[in-house]
Amino acid sequence: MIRAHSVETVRAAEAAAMAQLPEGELMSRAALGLAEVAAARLADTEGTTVVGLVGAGDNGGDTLYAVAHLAETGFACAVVLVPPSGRSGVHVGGLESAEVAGVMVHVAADGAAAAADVVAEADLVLDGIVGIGGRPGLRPEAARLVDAVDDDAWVIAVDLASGLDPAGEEGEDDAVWADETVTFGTPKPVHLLPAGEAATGRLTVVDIGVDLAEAPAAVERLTWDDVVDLWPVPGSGDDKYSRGVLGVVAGSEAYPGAAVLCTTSAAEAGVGMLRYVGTPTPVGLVHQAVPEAVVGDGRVQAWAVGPGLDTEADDERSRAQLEAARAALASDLPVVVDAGGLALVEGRRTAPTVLTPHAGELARLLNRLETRSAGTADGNHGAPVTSAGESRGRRPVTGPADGDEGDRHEVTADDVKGDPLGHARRLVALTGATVLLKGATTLVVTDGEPVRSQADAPPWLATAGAGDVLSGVIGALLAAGLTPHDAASLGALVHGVTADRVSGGGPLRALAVAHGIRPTVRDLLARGRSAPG
Ligand SMILES: NC(=O)C1=CN([C@@H]2O[C@H](COP(=O)(O)OP(=O)(O)OC[C@H]3O[C@@H](n4cnc5c(N)ncnc54)[C@H](O)[C@@H]3O)[C@@H](O)[C@H]2O)[C@@H](O)CC1
Ligand SMILES: Nc1ncnc2c1ncn2[C@@H]1O[C@H](COP(=O)(O)OP(=O)(O)O)[C@@H](O)[C@H]1O
Ligand SMILES: [K+]
Repeated sequence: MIRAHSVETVRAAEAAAMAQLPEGELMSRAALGLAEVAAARLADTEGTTVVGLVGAGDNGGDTLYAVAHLAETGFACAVVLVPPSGRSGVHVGGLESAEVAGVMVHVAADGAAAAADVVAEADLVLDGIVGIGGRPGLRPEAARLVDAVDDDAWVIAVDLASGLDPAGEEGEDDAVWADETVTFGTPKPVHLLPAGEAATGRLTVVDIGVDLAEAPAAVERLTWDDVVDLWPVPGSGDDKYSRGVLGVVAGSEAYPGAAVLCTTSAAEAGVGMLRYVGTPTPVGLVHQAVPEAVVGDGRVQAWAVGPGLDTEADDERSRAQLEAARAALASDLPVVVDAGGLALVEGRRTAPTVLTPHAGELARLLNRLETRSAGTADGNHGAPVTSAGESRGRRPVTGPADGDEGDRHEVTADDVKGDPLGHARRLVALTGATVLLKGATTLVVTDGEPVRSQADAPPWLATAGAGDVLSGVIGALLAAGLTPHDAASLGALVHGVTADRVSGGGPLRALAVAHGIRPTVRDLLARGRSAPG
């Protein structure tokens, strides 16, 4: 598991470590680790010239000492001091060290064009403008220097790409776009969250001797090694019922294929038994594709509700299927709810629940539930309203009939994409459920747990039916007794890794992903069993 810690946790741990160490020791370790990574990248790319962009804080200090090391190693090195006050604004010891090592020192404020020319020459750029003390965005003088970086240069962000929000909550377009980030001690939330992940590039963690093993993580990411610990492996005493029965209410006359995708992936994930509830066309398809599935309602340990469900259909068989979906939601069993099933969610369930919307579905769900919650005077739906207007860029909509809700805003899919974590948290607050928000980086948010963030899939997975496959895997894991948080994040990991294998760099089909689940789980389990320790 990769664990990222908040800025406050990092500062507390660093302060504790510094109290035991000579002054400057942590920065010295950080700078040495950074210089080693930079030297390795220069060797890989046959680069010879280095420029450090140096801001006013300790991030600039790390950069100055690292550039000094690189100059001593024989690289042609320069730094550009970004603070408006020039030399007087930067880390004194670091600047002295760089000058002693023969590093050329330029002050951005003295000659913007000259400084930009120096930057444009560099094979490797160290971005030391700001680190964990930075506010989102770049000042114009810093932005001009960043713009001057050659497209072929290797850009290493020191600790984090300057301009990003270290907490990863606020998105920011005006930031350094790094090929690699060298961070110290532990990843920070921004490295793993959608707001910062793309600008972070490759993430390299340098050990500076700060102990965060016991510190609470703000964001976690499951890795391949976690599969062997979390995946439900049957024992000799198990039978199909003890392993977990999953009920699937999915597919419809309009979208029959979703039933096949969802049941296939649940079967591939190794569920003990499958029950399927649907209308005649998907029932026929499921019979053929997943002969082990039992058609009809019955006792189950968990439900997967919603893929391909047609909530508008009004014939007798469809009404019966929708009734089964509502009964599953009203039950005290774990449920994963996707696609059409999300339209049936009315607020809080007391049993374990995973909601798996994409951005558009999350926006619709928030609008519906927040309107309902705000319009319910006695709060019967049990869903607290999160503070209206807390998210950026929300458009006002007309309030309910009594007209006292004029400050509520309609959430759009773009709003959700602009602040995925904030909107996922809003749905968690409204429903108490685990919310899995799909995307290139999939977020799993549960009240009281560190956010899980999985980015295992190639963009080829953005294809119709891929979400139906994910529901089947998560359903199988819920039926086996995993918590919603583990089932959702482990499901996302295995789904993404499978997509990557199946794609092999080319197009993939959702059904191929479903059929890839079984060999992927087998290989991940075998890998975990053979790993040392
Ligand atoms: N705390 C520690 O023990 C260690 C810290 N280290 C380094 O220290 C960094 C944190 O240092 P600081 O707390 O000094 O903070 P930063 O170096 O991140 O920057 C703070 C300074 O930048 C200015 N600033 C903030 N946002 C800005 C923006 N958007 N544009 C321009 N200027 C901006 C602030 O006014 C302040 O002067 C870490 O990221 C890491 O690189 C490492 O040396 C390892 C040890
Ligand atoms: N750019 C991307 N890179 C990687 N995975 C993606 C990307 N965009 C979407 N995905 C993944 O593809 C799947 C799409 O699911 P969904 O939108 O529900 O499709 P459908 O409803 O057609 O089944 C999700 O697992 C999502 O996380
Ligand atoms: K930086």
